[in-house]
Amino acid sequence: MAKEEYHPLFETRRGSGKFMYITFSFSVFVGICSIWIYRLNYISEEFEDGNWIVWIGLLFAELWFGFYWFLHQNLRWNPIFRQPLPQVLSQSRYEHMLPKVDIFVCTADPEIEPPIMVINTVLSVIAYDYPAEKLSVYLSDDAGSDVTFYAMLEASEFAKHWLPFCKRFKVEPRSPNAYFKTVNLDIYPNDAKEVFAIKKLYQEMENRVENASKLGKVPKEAYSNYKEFSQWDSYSSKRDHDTILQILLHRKDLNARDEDGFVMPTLVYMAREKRPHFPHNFKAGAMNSLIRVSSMISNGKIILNVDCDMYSNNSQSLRDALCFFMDEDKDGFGGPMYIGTGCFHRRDVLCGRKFDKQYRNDWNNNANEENINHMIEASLQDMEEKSKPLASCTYEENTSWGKEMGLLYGCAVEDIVTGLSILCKGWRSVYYNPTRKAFLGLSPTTLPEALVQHKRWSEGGFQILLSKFSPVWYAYGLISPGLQLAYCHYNMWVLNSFPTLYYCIIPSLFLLKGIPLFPQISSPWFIPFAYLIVGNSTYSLIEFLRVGGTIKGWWNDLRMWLYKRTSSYLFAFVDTMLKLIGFSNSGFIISTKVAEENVSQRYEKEIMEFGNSSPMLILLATIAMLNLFCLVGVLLKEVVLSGKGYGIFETMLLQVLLSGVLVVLNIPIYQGLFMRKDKGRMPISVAVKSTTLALSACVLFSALG
Ligand SMILES: O=c1ccn([C@@H]2O[C@H](COP(=O)(O)OP(=O)(O)O[C@H]3O[C@H](CO)[C@@H](O)[C@H](O)[C@H]3O)[C@@H](O)[C@H]2O)c(=O)[nH]1
Ligand SMILES: [Mn+2]
Repeated sequence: MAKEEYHPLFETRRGSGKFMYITFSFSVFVGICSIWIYRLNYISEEFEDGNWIVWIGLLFAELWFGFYWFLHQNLRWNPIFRQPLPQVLSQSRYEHMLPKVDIFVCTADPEIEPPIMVINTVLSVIAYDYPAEKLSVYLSDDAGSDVTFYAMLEASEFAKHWLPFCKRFKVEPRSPNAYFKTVNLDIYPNDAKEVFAIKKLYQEMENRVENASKLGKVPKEAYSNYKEFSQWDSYSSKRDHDTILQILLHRKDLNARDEDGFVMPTLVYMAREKRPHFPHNFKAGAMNSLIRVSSMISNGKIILNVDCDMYSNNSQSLRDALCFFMDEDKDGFGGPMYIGTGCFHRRDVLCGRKFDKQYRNDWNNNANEENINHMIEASLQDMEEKSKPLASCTYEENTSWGKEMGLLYGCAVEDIVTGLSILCKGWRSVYYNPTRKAFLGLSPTTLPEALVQHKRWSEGGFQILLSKFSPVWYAYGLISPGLQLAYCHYNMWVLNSFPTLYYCIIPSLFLLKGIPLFPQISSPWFIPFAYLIVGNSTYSLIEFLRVGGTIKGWWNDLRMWLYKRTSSYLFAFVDTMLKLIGFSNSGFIISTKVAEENVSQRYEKEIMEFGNSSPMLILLATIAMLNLFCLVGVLLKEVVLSGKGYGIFETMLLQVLLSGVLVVLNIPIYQGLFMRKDKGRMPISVAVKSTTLALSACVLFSALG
């Protein structure tokens, strides 16, 4: 008998332009080396002037920038593009082999993460184009909020209409909120009635949920209608309650059918047990409880994790992802990091399994279903009762959960460290960036929130560098050197803060004083500096435009790059050190997902939002003011007052340029400090503090010998 023909489920294409990039990167390397030589060469001369300490500082900064540049070179040397072939997967011979998929959504605070947003995410993933009996959606609610639970009850009812509607009209995206915002009724001239009807249903539900959110409690009639709320009887606070577990939809429940009478995916609400004296390990703890609880209820072989602030934008992406899992033909030499949301895993892998050559995608084999086999007879209530202990505070005591199994604990970026450990166990990951985005979500809309989020990320990365799982030593020999470098690049974000701060402050102060720290235009050493500035900015701009960005976007990105490096990363470094010596504890500051009306309006208009005073803002404003003073000071002194003309551009062009670029990048800060009247401006106190600090620095520095 002929062997069944092999049809690949995805294609891999190597990117072009590799040779050009390598040539360019070699020329940059030569430029970097020239700068190092220049610095070393002139340090000895500076010994006499007494400025050598400053030059050594510059040398270190330039050594660091060069080294850091090297870390990410290989990332661009071997770009790979993937294309799943879901049409092959949907052939009937695959259809019966499709594995069960469990989707985990996490939420942690009904005020920061509004229940209506959470259920929109839930509805978007429960509506994936996938066999209902193979799909299960779990919500972990780390706040144990009865309002979120109420919203889930409402969502499970609404889903009975939403799922058939999505199927009938091939709706995209399947988050009702996102869909109704964009739906064009002209496409459905004959069915407008149906669209209106479902929209009305949604809006009614939205009203009920939002009212409950506003009041902060569930309406009385709902409490009496649903006996499930009795689980909150023993609830005392977000940090102190029993496990609350509710199977909201399940094929065993005959009421859990959609309006056309079809079985629906499984839907479960879980708030794991919380006690004040037990560390709960934030999202990693929530995920691990979900892994265990789901193993009793559905035990899907594939797990998808999405944050509550990210909805599925494409009902087909589950099938796309499966193409990568179900094809035996593995290739690639590393793969991207696991970044918290929108990532598919094998359950086995999340549970700590190592890769071995014998491992086969045995999608039909139900042998390891023992977890749920004994549940076949069980009632839903039994199932819930049997699963609850798996979400208790004490369950993980003396186990390897959080250490070798599940998501790892103790790191501010549980996803990245877990992903690294998975790759070290021999697994490969695949990055797929489809034309129609698979997930869309929210990111902070104000500068302080963005900075806090980046502080958490960079701090987490740095923790990994210093941890047992460091990409430098732990990963050595376990993952490819290229991947190791890539992880180092990410894990060393915070170290950029010092050289960047140095470059943002020292050359400007010396400019004010009229002391050159860089070669003058006529010197041959000017060339490598000019080449690197022009070459690198052009390259980064082209890269940005090629992935669909705009020039303005690129410029804003550069600005954020500066702000992150000079504030978030510095504070992350300090905090990591304090934690190391035991002065502070880990936390997880959840990023805000709701913005006030006027904040959103400014965001739409692309006006930067500052808000309350914070040490990070003061630091940014001080650097901005300092550069403004230095630049204006030197121009006044040299060009206007002393009438020396433009000689300064000849001798100190690079310093003028550096200060100048910093001033232009900081324009939104000056506006926020002095020109704006709206609520999003910089607080007066920040203006006073930063101006005083910057002015004193300039005056003191000029006065010093
Ligand atoms: O104690 C907690 C704290 C947070 N979360 C959830 O974690 C998710 C991410 O939190 P968010 O405040 O949105 O942080 P982000 O910085 O946007 O998250 C990014 O960075 C995190 C840390 O690396 C990853 O976990 C996320 O998946 C990734 O999207 C949200 O769904 C939260 O509800 C919990 O479940 N329990
Ligand atoms: Mn988020």
